[in-house]
Amino acid sequence: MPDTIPTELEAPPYRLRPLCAQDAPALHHLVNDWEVVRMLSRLPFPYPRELADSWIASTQQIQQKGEGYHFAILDKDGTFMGCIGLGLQTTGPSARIGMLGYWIGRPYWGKGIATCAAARITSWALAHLDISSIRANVAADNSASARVLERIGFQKIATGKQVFASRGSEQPTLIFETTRHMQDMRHSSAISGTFSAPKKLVLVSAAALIDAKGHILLARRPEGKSMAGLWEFPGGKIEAGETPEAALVRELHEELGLDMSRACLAPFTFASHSYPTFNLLMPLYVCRRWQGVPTPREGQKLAWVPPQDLRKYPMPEADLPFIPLLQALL
Ligand SMILES: Nc1nc2c([nH]c(=O)n2[C@@H]2O[C@H](COP(=O)(O)OP(=O)(O)OP(=O)(O)O)[C@@H](O)[C@H]2O)c(=O)[nH]1
Ligand SMILES: [Mg+2]
Repeated sequence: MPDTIPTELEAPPYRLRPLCAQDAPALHHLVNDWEVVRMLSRLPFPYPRELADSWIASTQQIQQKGEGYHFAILDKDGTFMGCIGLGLQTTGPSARIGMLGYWIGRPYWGKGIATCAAARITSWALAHLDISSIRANVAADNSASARVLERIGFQKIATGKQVFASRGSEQPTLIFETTRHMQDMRHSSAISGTFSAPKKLVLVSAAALIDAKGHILLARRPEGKSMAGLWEFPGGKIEAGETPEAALVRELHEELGLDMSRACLAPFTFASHSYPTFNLLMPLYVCRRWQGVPTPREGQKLAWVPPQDLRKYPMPEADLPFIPLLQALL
């Protein structure tokens, strides 16, 4: 399940909101168009009016079960322009990916609406769902859709074949994928314009807060930060002139509202990891005593996790060696 079910996602100047029964007439009017349906593998042509009702009802059930999220794409006046959705697919014992799909009604083509909506869903899904990547299948002759995906940081990873109901035949497809890393690279290259500068060493102090039951506090990086959606140990960057301990006392106050003294922080281990855009050096402290109740002050989700469950929470790569060490400690 996601950590929050969206009632609405802003995608300025558009809005995305879960589909509702009242959308059926507009949805049917726009989707019952050969030029739209021929690009969507599972939809028949002509598209029966009742199918709009049953499809919308099924998306509501899918969302309740936490198996997918389907939205109407609306303009600022609430006009229905198309649909976008993300279905969850299990690819391994605890591995899941999101499958992205969308269509825009023909009167609204060529305005960048799909790009805007798909970028918004991608950012939301990677930040809130336990998925490792998002994929999209497009018909090989759907170059407009392929361009949308490339523009928002997807890369072609394979080709395939799929039966397209409307065309009554198997068609070649292109399979696109994006990951948190790819999205972070896209955003950092948009800022710096180049990766050729030497990688910076980033110093970060982090803490494993351990409660009386031996559970460890993890925080989920919020949407908008790099590696959004991954679970981490609270903490943050060490500022100029700060000791790692002082930085951690400050960060735990800023992020969680906790008061603690440096004396409560026991050095445990450290991570040294090379990310694509920076090198990370991160001491990890263990802490069992603090004042206050950890409260998310930066929109992050918190979880107290038994050591044996740590692997169920997707974490930044640098943190992976911490898991067996903490399990052995506890
Ligand atoms: N706090 C924290 N950061 C981690 C962990 N693992 C890991 O790779 N990092 C990376 O260390 C970097 C610094 O973390 P941060 O974003 O918390 O820094 P900060 O609190 O000062 O936030 P800000 O720079 O947005 O103000 C990020 O790139 C983050 O992804 C971890 O377990 N805890
Ligand atoms: Mg932080």
